[in-house]
Amino acid sequence: MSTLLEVRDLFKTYGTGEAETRVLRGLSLRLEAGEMAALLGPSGAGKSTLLTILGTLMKPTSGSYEMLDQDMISADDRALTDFRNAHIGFVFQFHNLLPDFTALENVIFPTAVREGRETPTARTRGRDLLERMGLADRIDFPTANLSGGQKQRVAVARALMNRPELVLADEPTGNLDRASAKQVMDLIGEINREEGTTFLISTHDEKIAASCRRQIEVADGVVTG
Ligand SMILES: Nc1ncnc2c1ncn2[C@@H]1O[C@H](COP(=O)(O)OP(=O)(O)OP(=O)(O)O)[C@@H](O)[C@H]1O
Repeated sequence: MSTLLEVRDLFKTYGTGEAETRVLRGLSLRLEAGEMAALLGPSGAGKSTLLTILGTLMKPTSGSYEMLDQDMISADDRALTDFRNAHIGFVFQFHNLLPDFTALENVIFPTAVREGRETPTARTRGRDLLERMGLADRIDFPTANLSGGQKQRVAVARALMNRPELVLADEPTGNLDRASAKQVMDLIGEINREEGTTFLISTHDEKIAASCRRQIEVADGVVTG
């Protein structure tokens, strides 16, 4: 196995003075390529903070972060945006789909906007992903008309569109019923096995955590297990 990313001795403090909150306090973590890991810990433990840092959307107060052998701390915003677009996919609980656009448009738009055009290859990849998400008959539906579980599966397809090495998911099944949550997790597992995509999934749900091969516990700002 090869190392996909490694953070060492991460600190993250929000605010100053009275409002200071020290969230990460020397957290270290390594993810190997192809892992499927659950991120666990009590509310406020810093799971979302860690995902935001790993997603290069925010820098830590101090500490090191390397992904694919590149230094994410010294990289400037422009380089990080390019890196993120090429290598990282995001699935959040509130998926930010464009309600008036179809499922397929939502999946291929980010790529099309970045590349300045919509290619037939992108359409094929988008359709294929939506079919694999069990949404073959919803491809051309505006997402406003889809159920919560269906929307979440569109968001998973969108995150996978560019074949990212890493997908960061923040409570991706938090608003779903048991059957929809299982469906989303089954599909994530399938993509992990077939495409070798690494997943890090924050969750409070023990069943979801148990369906991942590795469980990473965060408490008091460090990894405890
Ligand atoms: N932008 C911010 N400014 C100030 N404090 C923040 C900010 N973001 C998060 N925090 C605080 O940092 C702590 C960790 O928050 P975080 O969202 O990372 O936890 P979490 O483990 O994801 O929690 P949950 O399981 O409830 O989603 C919390 O105490 C939170 O209030």
